Amino acid sequence: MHGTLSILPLSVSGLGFSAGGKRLLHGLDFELAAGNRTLIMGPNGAGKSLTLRLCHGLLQPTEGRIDWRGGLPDADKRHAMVFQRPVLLRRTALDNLTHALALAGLPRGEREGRARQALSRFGLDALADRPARVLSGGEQQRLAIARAWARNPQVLFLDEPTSALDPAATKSIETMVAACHAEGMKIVMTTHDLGQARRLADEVLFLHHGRLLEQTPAEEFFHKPRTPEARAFIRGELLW
Ligand SMILES: Nc1ncnc2c1ncn2[C@@H]1O[C@H](COP(=O)(O)OP(=O)(O)OP(=O)(O)O)[C@@H](O)[C@H]1O
Repeated sequence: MHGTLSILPLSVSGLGFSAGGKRLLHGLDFELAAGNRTLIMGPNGAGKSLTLRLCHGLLQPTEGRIDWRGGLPDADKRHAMVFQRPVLLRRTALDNLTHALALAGLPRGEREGRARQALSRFGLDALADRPARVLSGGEQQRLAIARAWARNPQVLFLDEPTSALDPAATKSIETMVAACHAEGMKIVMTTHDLGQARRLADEVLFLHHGRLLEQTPAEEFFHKPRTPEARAFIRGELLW
């Protein structure tokens, strides 16, 4: 659970990833600070999801380094990730949360209370006893964010969390992300929805063909992108 020491900044240097004989990410260098919302943008196949998965520790880099501040030993327990399609157990919504809290090492006696607090925090109390797998896509994603929140992470990674959702469900997810940010969580999120990035981003990491072309404050990225590729992306032109 939340400690007093911040695991940020996250320093990424020379990050590369190869698979199947192909280099998919090339020498990424960036630092992620506490507090702001970082949106990772770029066309399909740019390497956004890979970058997020590497930072969260789901994949190991084939080159370079990913260092949480000062190499804090239990930093891995302090970041959580939400996927495009939530992975939920064939159990009730409440059980999905208590199970995640068990894995996170919360003492048994505290799990149900914390799980109910998370559901309540996001207005999801009514879902508690429903089987998670039969919830709507929007409800499942809201549950996945509540589950991540319950662990009180310092950093919340979100990989295209709304790309399978309609506008109303998208809005509720964006509201939840805003709430997490307002509580002090660092948000790192991928999207290729420009409207969403304009609504949420404080800074943008722009990837293209596995390379980091920009790390730019959002205001500047949308009004004065530094690279021709980012200019074309913002104009909605096709990039390949
Ligand atoms: N484990 C893997 N093995 C081989 N290739 C992979 C692997 N994971 C990703 N790729 C390839 O790496 C490239 C980048 O993938 P990634 O999912 O990071 O892109 P993305 O920017 O998130 O794209 P999208 O917007 O389509 O989700 C793609 O060409 C993808 O097919």
